[in-house]
Order: sequence, then C-alpha cells, then structure tokens
Amino acid sequence: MNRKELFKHIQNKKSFLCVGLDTDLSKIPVHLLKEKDPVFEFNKQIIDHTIDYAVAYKPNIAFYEALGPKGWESLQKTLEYIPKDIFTISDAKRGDIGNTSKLYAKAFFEAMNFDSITVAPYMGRDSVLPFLDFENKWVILLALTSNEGSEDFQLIQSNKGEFLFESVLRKSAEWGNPDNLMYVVGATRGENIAKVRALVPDNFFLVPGVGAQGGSLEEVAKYGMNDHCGLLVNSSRGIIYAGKDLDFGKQAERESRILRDEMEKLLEKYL
Ligand SMILES: O=c1ccn([C@@H]2O[C@H](COP(=O)(O)O)[C@@H](O)[C@H]2O)c(=O)[nH]1
Repeated sequence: MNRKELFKHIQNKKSFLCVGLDTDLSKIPVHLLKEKDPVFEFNKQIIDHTIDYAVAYKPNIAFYEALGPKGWESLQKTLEYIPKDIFTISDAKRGDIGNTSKLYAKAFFEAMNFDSITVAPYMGRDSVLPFLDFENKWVILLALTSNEGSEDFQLIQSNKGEFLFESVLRKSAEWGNPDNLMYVVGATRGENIAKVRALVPDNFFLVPGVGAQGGSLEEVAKYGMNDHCGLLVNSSRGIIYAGKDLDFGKQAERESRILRDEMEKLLEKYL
C-alpha cells in the first residue's frame, strides 16, 4: 500500500487507528481456550469487531514467537484474515548485519506478506537498507519510543545539543523517503513529538502509547499531524482486553469506536 492509498483510507474511515494484536493466552477470555487455535479465534473476533474503525493492525511478533511453531501458524492465519485494503504492521523490531537483515525482510515481506516492519536503527545504514529494497513495503524505524528507558540513549545530547533521536532521524531520512519510511514515535513523548515532526515533515509516524501507557491522543495530533494526517496511532491492551468475558468483541468495538470518534474530531481540527 502506498502513502496516497493509506491517506485515502484514513479519510474514508475518519480514523487513523491501528489495533495492536498483542494476543496473550493468559489474558484472553477462558472460554476460547477450548478452541483448536485460541489465538486465531481471539484475533478473528477482535478484527470482526474493530474493522469499521481501524486502518491498520499491528501484531506484536513476540506474542506469537513465544508460542513456537503454533504461534507462527496463528500469526499467518491472522494475517490472511485481515482484509487486503488494511495496512499491516509486523512489530518485530529487527535489524542486523546486511545479509541477515535481507532475510528478515524476505521473511516478513515475502513469506508473510506484511506491508511493513518495525526496525531498530542501532546497527546503522547497512542493517536498515535491505528492508528498503522492497517495492510498496515500509520500514518503521524506532525513533523516540514510548517507554521510560527511551531516555537512557534516545535523549543523550551531543556537544552541539542534538538529541540522539534527532541524529537518527536526520541520518535515516537520507536512506529512505516518506513513501517507504515511517517512524515510531511514542504518544508519551509530549512536545518532543513536535521536534520529530520538524525534522521529518512528510513521513508517517506509528504512535504507540495511548490507552494502557497513558499517552494523550490530543497532544499526538497537535504536535504530530501533517497535511496528510501522517499518523497511525496504536492501541493494543486498551482495545483487545477491554472485555474479559463472552462480550470481549463488543467491548473492543466500543473502545475502538471511542478512539475513532476522537480521531474524527482531531482530523477536522488539525488537518
Ligand atoms: O515505543 C514503542 C514501540 C513499540 N511499542 C509496542 O506497541 C504496543 C503498545 O501496546 P499497548 O498495550 O497499547 O500499550 C506493544 O506491542 C508495544 O510492544 C510500544 O509500546 N512503544
């Protein structure tokens, strides 16, 4: 999916919501555990109930890898179940020496056919470039993450006063372009989101950290939205574990509708 198509979907659905499929067997409703593939059954119902409000789905690969071969199978089935016009994100946070990155890219873009993958920038250019070689696929580079520990490295300042996350943005913008490179920017980062936007005015941001982590959707839109929205805001636990019983799908629907309604207003206000 290209940038124009993604923006069109955002306009049509009046939503920039990404639903995170962080499916954990210890958290899903117990009645699903008797199913042959509880993870897929859970995801299927979450997708059915949120599809009207979401423009993207983001399975976090850790939750599937943790279950071994069965987990990979549930992931593949989930991916095939997501309608083709919906943007898919493999939250895998990969990146290694060039020939290894190339195979990670083949795994997620060819074998599994995800639209995008999250990549860690720490190993530099040759670890990221192989992911950018795939037409119509996206790298989502970690820039300013939502977790507390992001301050340990990302907020280190150079002698010239530049934060490390700003150096990452400046450098990586030379490797890709707004049509194949997005950035992870945490919703919990407040005004620093504006610093990211100033350096990469046209790139999309994947924004985790609303809902369970307490980030503000209003602040994200205020500091991060650009003239083609430029935002995919993720909520995982806040949506998928909103309900614990038979009605978990309906509760997920309710939570995603609330977020979509807020997004609709923000699109009217800032776009
Ligand atoms: O900076 C980051 C990067 C990735 N994540 C991931 O996003 C979701 C957030 O889940 P919630 O339940 O909505 O908090 C999860 O998969 C994280 O691994 C992030 O939170 N922050």
